[in-house]
Amino acid sequence: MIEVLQLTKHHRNTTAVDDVTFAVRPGRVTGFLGPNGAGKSSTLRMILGLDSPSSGTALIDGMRYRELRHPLRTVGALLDDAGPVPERRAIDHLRWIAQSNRLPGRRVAEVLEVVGLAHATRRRVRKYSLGMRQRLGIAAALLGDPEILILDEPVNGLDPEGIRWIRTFLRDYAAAGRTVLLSSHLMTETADTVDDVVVIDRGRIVTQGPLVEVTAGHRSLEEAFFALTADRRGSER
Ligand SMILES: Nc1ncnc2c1ncn2[C@@H]1O[C@H](COP(=O)(O)OP(=O)(O)OP(=O)(O)O)[C@@H](O)[C@H]1O
Repeated sequence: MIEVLQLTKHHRNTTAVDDVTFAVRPGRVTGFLGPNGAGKSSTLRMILGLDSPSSGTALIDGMRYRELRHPLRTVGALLDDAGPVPERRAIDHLRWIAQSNRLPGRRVAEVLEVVGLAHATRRRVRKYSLGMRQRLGIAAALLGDPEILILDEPVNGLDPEGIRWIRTFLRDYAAAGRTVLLSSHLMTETADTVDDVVVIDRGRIVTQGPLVEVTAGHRSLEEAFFALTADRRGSER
């Protein structure tokens, strides 16, 4: 369970995240959705202890990330900007993470199998396609066999096959009773993957709840988003 409570983040003159509160429940895939610059990455970085909030808290199983006794066994993360060294072989990248976090070495082969990269473990990461890199990032997130997965824009730049693979993978992960939070600015591509949505725009939560409830009365999630933000956009013209 992830709980975000009145989280706010100021960067100099910008308020990236403004009094954001939501919960992410186990057994469901939750989409954290909003346009570019809405505040998604800033929120995820605070949940993962990479940035400090200006105010408010983010809790994972009731604790701040930095208080977790076994962080990688509790929560696995794929962030937009954290990539492996391109010259490194995929298997060495994962071995290094496993060793430095005292995770069993056998997990490396296991996660490479799970993400469908068992055939390319000795290839250098620079020779990987974007889809393969995303899979490798997910493999790294899975090393600690965590109950919670947090993925920042996992379908960005993927082809339909890659999007389909991630969709199936995340749905199965949640179906096993685990917690999945993924961010995306692609509402249409993400709508088929998620059970719950938290929609953010310019730092503030616009709506949240089960997808079926949020989209009720609208033709799509995207339409619901534009209808819900029309007032704010209109008042700024
Ligand atoms: N370190 C920083 N310093 C200054 N401003 C920042 C910083 N990080 C984020 N911002 C600003 O905060 C706002 C929210 O950015 P954030 O990256 O969280 O949005 P996002 O929803 O993840 O968007 P994207 O999908 O484009 O990454 C933006 O206006 C961004 O320019």
